[in-house]
Amino acid sequence: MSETCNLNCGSCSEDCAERKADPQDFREELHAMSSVKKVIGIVSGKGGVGKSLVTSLLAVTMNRMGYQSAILDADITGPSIPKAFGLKGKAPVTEMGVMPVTTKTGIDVMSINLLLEKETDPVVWRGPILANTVKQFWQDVIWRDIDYMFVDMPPGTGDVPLTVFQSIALDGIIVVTSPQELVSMIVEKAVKMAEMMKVPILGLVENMSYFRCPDNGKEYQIFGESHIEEVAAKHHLDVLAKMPIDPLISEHCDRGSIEEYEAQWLYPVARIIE
Ligand SMILES: Nc1ncnc2c1ncn2[C@@H]1O[C@H](COP(=O)(O)OP(=O)(O)OP(=O)(O)O)[C@@H](O)[C@H]1O
Repeated sequence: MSETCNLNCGSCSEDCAERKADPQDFREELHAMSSVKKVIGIVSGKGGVGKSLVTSLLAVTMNRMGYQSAILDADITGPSIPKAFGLKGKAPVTEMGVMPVTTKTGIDVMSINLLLEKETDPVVWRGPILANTVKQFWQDVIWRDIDYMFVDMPPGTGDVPLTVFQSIALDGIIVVTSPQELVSMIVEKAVKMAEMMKVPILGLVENMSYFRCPDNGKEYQIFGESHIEEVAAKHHLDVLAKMPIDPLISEHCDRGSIEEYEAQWLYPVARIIE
């Protein structure tokens, strides 16, 4: 350490042992015509736990509350957002940039399936190209007057989600888990990643938490006992919602009518984001 050290590494060029690594800012600029007030990333430890569903329903809930919401589908290899909203058209490409596709109730969406020739074409791209595509969704799409953007993050904590984390200016993240996962490990990884990126975790949402029998009203924990409360307490996080298994959800996702589904559990989450 230099004798004149004032503990402010930003104003000093000495390469001493005490030097704190300068967190580099890799965040990309939005398109000049875009305006997005708040960006929330939805993450999960693995695929299939309902990350895209929670992303879709949060955008729907915010939209119902009178906000202009948007979804950036960063899950390039498993883009399920357009199907849930029944979006078939292609995103218009203009000289100024790419326009998102708007759903029936007015949510702006960008997803790789809105650009591919055939939505059934598999995306077999390597990590850097996947990450670059997401950057383009952020930079080259014209996101007009968006109050809340929800980013359906690539699953896991590998190279692609890390790059997405670094390039998009997230205001917070929500971690989606399901009871049968190794919740403790997944949450720990998400917490570490969020700390590295200096993005606050807003809380946890447990999906497929229970099933309420329509015949007797009893709740059954189909995927086993939930440990979400203990895990959340260990990391000083809140459990924002516990969503049941509801066959109506999959029906709406398959029919492309997710905007008609009333997810009452997500209103408290929406109020935290607000
Ligand atoms: N609570 C639920 N009740 C009934 N079906 C559900 C529920 N949550 C999710 N599903 C169904 O499970 C499937 C997977 O959900 P979803 O696509 O949201 O998962 P994901 O975590 O985003 O997966 P991936 O990362 O692989 O895209 C969907 O078809 C959805 O209809």
